[in-house]
Amino acid sequence: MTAHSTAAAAADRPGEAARDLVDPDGRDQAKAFTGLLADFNKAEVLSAADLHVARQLGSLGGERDPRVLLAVALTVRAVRTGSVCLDLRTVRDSVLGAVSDAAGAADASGEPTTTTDPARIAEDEELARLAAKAALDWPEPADWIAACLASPLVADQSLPDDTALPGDPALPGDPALPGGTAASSSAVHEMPGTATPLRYDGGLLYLDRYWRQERQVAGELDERSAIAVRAGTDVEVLAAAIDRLIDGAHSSRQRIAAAMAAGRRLSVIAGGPGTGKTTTVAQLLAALAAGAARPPKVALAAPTGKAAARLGQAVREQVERFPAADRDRLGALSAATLHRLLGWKPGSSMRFWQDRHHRLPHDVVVVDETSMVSLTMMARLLEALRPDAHLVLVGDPDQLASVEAGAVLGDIVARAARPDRAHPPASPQPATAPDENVPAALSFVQQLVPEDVAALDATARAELAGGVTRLVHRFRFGGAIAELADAVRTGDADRALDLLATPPDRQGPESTVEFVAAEAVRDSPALAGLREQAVGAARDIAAAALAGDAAQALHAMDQHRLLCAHRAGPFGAGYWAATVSGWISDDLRKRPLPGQVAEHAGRGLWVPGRPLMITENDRDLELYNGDTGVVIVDPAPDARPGSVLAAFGDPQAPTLVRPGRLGGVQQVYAMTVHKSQGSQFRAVTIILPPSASPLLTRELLYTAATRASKQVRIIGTESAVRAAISRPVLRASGLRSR
Ligand SMILES: Nc1ncnc2c1ncn2[C@@H]1O[C@H](COP(=O)(O)OP(=O)(O)OP(=O)(O)O)[C@@H](O)[C@H]1O
Repeated sequence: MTAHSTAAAAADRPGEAARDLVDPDGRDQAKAFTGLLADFNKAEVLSAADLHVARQLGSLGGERDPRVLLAVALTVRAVRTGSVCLDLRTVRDSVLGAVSDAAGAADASGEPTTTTDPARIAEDEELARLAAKAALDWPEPADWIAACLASPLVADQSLPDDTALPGDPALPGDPALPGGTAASSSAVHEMPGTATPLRYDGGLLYLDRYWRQERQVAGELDERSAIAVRAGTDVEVLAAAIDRLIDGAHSSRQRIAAAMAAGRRLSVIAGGPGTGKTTTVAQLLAALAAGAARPPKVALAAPTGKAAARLGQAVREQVERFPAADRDRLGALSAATLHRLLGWKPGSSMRFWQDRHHRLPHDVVVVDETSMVSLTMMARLLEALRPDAHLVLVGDPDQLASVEAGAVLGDIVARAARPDRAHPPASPQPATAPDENVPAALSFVQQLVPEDVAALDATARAELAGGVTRLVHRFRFGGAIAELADAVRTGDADRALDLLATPPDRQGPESTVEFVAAEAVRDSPALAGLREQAVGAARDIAAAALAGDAAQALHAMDQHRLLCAHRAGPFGAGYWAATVSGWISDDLRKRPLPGQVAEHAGRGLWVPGRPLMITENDRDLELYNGDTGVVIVDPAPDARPGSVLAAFGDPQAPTLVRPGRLGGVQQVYAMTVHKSQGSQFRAVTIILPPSASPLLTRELLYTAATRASKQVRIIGTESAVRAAISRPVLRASGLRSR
């Protein structure tokens, strides 16, 4: 890859590979730099690619001020690490925040220092890196901002501006970036206000592309917030359908969510695992179908193949429980990935056939696992919806946000509750007397389900006025895991550690949580529990795989998963996958399974029972990066002896693929927490990195713990648990304040 294309790629596709803060491949390229930018590169704040983008833009725009170029490079870095923009006033603190967090957490833990402990050695190395960042010469914010505003590279959006509300320019590349096809010096010089590569807006610095997307998304969210009932809907019939279809105990908020989805073209169903989100989706679709002259044309979608498969399956199971008339009205429902729904254009990662000129035909679009949706994808989805379509976003705003830039679900939820947007009354209104001061959304829902609205507290009413219904009752995944998740979510490290210290046999029958001290990370006696579980699960998978039983092998795959925050290094998924793989090979050598025969030997990846993960999207097969599967013996009666297949997806309807047909695929004895999003396992083991690791955050621990339904085991230090819980992800974005 050339320096030029590296630069463009890093800013344009800030994928997971860029999450590790260091950029070893770019070190040589970065040697060409001197001064402020080079210092930030040496301290591992900026990658070589960040520097190259800054230099390219600087030379296109005639900008030489190192403070401005630093701001440009930090804005590229911000996008690469998940933010939409850069806050020059706080960037120093957010880069350095981990120093004090980590030191504080280490002090609070009172753990003895031992130089032979790999966790502590890695922790010390991480602290040394952070100290180098602290020693950098950060510009003073007021001067820095003034320098940026004086730069030809930056348009000040607080000044009067004749720019029409922009869509993302329909170009295959980014005009703001050197790799974009429209990049040229004239873009900077001749079109001020429309092609300036950076924008300063609301105290935040943006790359033009992300500024446009954020403005577009904010504008479309606002347009969709007015009350709008589908044509042909009889509100009384709809209210009766909600009463009839959603009548169980603890279903009050589900009824509210259904009413909101009917009355607003954008509604959000937010809730943790097992709070009834998918059930609500099925219920609201049935209610909408019953309340309208014509059943709606429905699209179910999710950001990943695995999440789409789970959504489709869960909704179908729920629909099966409805009376025949409701089932018939809904017809066949299946879910697809967002990429497939929008129709991916060949050769382009984020351009789709369905756009503002070719709108989706659906009346109702439901998106599950919305926390994983990036700002760019949300912009594409919103522009492709028909103006009168109803969008229902479903997800858990406390989970890790998308790998790409943006934390859209969290932003939409925070935005909804802003007092200046909704003006909800402070106390509940009488059920039968909708108040003139009650916001329209609330008042519409009140009309349909008055008692349910009357029972809401002030916070829930405020969110509801902004179109968000938060489901709070846990129907599934309760017990110790739910308590741990709550403690993590609310930042209560003491409670989390108390729970983790409670013996599993005193935690109740629903689920258990367990803590293994990190001093023993490589100490086999303390890892005995993990080893036994990993080997046991692998034997079950292999036994089913050898019998050619795809359903059972896929089911066994979901029994246990090892999760890591890092991809590489001593706490990374790579190291742990190799460790677990060694344990399993050792066991199978000593205790071979029936059918485990020589013809499978020497086949590399293609050994029955080998767990697989897709690493490259394959649209034809509908297999997407992060989807997991397993190698099985080909069960066909006429199959050649020793021939195998790869099984993916829903155990009830697996996708079976010949090995040669698969592109990017690897074995998956351990995976990153990011990759595990949208999946659920019976048990998970979480390897925590040292407390100074910038990847260790509250959302990461919450997401990892909530992947399990029955058992969570955390391997790490107490200081790492405290650091994670004390450090919510801070993704810069202007969406919540727009
Ligand atoms: N009102 C209700 N009364 C009783 N059981 C319910 C109710 N709503 C949902 N359930 C049950 O609770 C369980 C969890 O529901 P559901 O799968 O809809 O939750 P979810 O939030 O989508 O979970 P996940 O986090 O797995 O996606 C299911 O078994 C469902 O049948």
